[in-house]
Amino acid sequence: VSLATSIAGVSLSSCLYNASGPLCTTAEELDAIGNSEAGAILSKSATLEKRAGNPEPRYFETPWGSINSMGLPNEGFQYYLDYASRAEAFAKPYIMSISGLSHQDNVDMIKALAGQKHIAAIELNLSCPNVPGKPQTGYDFEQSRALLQRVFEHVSLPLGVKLPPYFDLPHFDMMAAVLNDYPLAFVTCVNSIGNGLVIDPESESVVIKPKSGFGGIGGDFIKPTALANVRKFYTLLNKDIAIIGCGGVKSGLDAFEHILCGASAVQIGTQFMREGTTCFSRIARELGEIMQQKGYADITSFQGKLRSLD
Ligand SMILES: CC(C)(C)CCc1c(C(=O)O)[nH]c(=O)[nH]c1=O
Repeated sequence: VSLATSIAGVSLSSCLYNASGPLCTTAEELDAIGNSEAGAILSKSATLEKRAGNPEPRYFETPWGSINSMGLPNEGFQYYLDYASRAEAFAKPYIMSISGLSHQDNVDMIKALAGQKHIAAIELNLSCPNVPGKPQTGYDFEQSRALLQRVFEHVSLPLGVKLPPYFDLPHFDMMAAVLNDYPLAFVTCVNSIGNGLVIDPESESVVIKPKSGFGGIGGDFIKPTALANVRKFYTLLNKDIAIIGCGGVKSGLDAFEHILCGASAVQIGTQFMREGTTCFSRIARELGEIMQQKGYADITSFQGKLRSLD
């Protein structure tokens, strides 16, 4: 069986790779992904300048998932651009995630990426902050349109967006109406579920320091939301916009479910943070076994073929 797939002409040896965020901030971490069975290398969302991020503890794991309020710690845009030539050593695509602190920063970074031949694609993080006090860009449909309008005036590389999870069905329609107006290579569904709260009843305290303990939720807990977002956008978006699944993937079966909902590739975040790079070879093996048992030769044999009960 083959796990190979291609997104906007970018060919991935495996449809499994890392989610932006965990263990992809330094060159050493990115090299470890390059040396693993991950089908691509995706960097931590970059801002123009290097950032220390929020005070620790800013990440915490529970049996059902993770909570984080990292605050965009990263080495800065130029570092991840410079890494691109180093990524050439690995026979897999290098994808840069960007999350500017303003729309202008996003445009400036995208202009600087023009013609960069060692970068396979850009993942624009729409959970990027916008005007303080206003919703994040991904939850402000006019701001999303305004940003994509400016981005597509300057972008030359394949570009996709990382979407926050949506919950109210009209929101899917409203966001799909924006996304379908632009030649996106992909959308990645989903980012963490925002502003959850995990507490320790023994110490009667929150578990992370920033934002009074509020943080993005990842892991097992968010899989139903992630699958719903993958499925909904798969049915609503132009067929030339690939869906990348992200959220609650810790086994081959979880990856199989995302692909059944319509994902062309699957990202692994919380489980990668827990297990390290062995998760890519383990989940790929498990997915291959499931496909073998079911008689599927490749991803497209079952991609998007989720059955309804009517
Ligand atoms: C939440 C933001 C800091 C605005 C963006 C970066 C980010 C972070 C982070 O760096 O805190 N964590 C997530 O789970 N998703 C994200 O997109």
